Amino acid sequence: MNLSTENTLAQPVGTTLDRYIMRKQAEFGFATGELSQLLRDLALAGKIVHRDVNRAGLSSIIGSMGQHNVQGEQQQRLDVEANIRFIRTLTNGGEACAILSEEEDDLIQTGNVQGKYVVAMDPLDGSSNIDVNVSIGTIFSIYRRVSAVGGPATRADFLQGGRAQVAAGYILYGSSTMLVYTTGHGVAGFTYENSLGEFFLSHPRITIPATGPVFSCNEGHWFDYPQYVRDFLLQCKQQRMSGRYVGSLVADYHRNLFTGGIYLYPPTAKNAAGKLRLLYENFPLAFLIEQAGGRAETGEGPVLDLEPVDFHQRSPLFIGSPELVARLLSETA
Ligand SMILES: O=P(O)(O)OC[C@H]1O[C@](O)(COP(=O)(O)O)[C@@H](O)[C@@H]1O
Ligand SMILES: [Mg+2]
Ligand SMILES: [Mg+2]
Repeated sequence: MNLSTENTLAQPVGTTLDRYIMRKQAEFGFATGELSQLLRDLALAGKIVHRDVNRAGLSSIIGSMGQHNVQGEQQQRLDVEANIRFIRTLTNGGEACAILSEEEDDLIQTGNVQGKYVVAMDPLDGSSNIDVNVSIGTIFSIYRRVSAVGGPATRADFLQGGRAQVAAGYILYGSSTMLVYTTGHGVAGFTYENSLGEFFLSHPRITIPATGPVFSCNEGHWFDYPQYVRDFLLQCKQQRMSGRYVGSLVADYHRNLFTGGIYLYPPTAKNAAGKLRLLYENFPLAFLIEQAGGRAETGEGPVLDLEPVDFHQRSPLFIGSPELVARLLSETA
């Protein structure tokens, strides 16, 4: 029987994430498989959270926990549940020696002292959308530790700077669940196939269009925005661009990655440094966007050049199509 008949009869299911990671690992002669295993562990935790997100309305994991995290934000049950799932999976996986999470004040030493990597994560992004069935996500950033293997991780392992990330990505729990990541060699996207319980390669080389029709920001903060941001947004409207804002960073970012566009979270009266967190929101998304041909800026320079000093520090974020970010920055001049 010839191949095309075979393929018609039994349509190939595609490349699984596992197989893709193995293939990529083989490309890097020095790779030892630990980073590959860590990526697989993140995908496994993502599958579990995908399951829980999908049936959230039927279970007890909706609603608030009635407590606040280190940023003073009300924690949702699913924030805490996702946090536990990722910490447990990464601890059992053995490759991450420590974790920094949005939902925890300080580092979590996993006990995997032989582990060579540390993970900074936003276990559940878009918390305000959890109970209303709007797309939410998980964001992660991976560094090779600088502290001695065999001992506990240190602050320095997490404060190496955005350009020291060895991998970064996100999982989007939307109409379909997708995992998108980079190890510094381009950006690839995988779609989750429920019935087979596998992520399959669906977007081998993601690049962002140079410009696009969309601007995304919370205009409810209009009166708090710096003048240059207001001027830029007025221009977008005069050009009849479309305003799109889901209110989940991962979802807004993911849309703009494919359509072209710009996401803005400027400094506001409430948060002079913006709302979004540098280590587990802005750094990983900036690494991805630069790998996809886009730009990520703070208004005072590239996000990836910012010196991190604190685990939960915030920074402004202007991210997306390079021509739109350049136009925004031209307003600051
Ligand atoms: O309600 P605002 O001010 O528009 O903020 C929305 C932004 O805050 C976030 O929810 C912050 O992330 P968390 O949900 O992980 O805390 C982003 O996902 C989103 O883009
Ligand atoms: Mg977030
Ligand atoms: Mg979060």
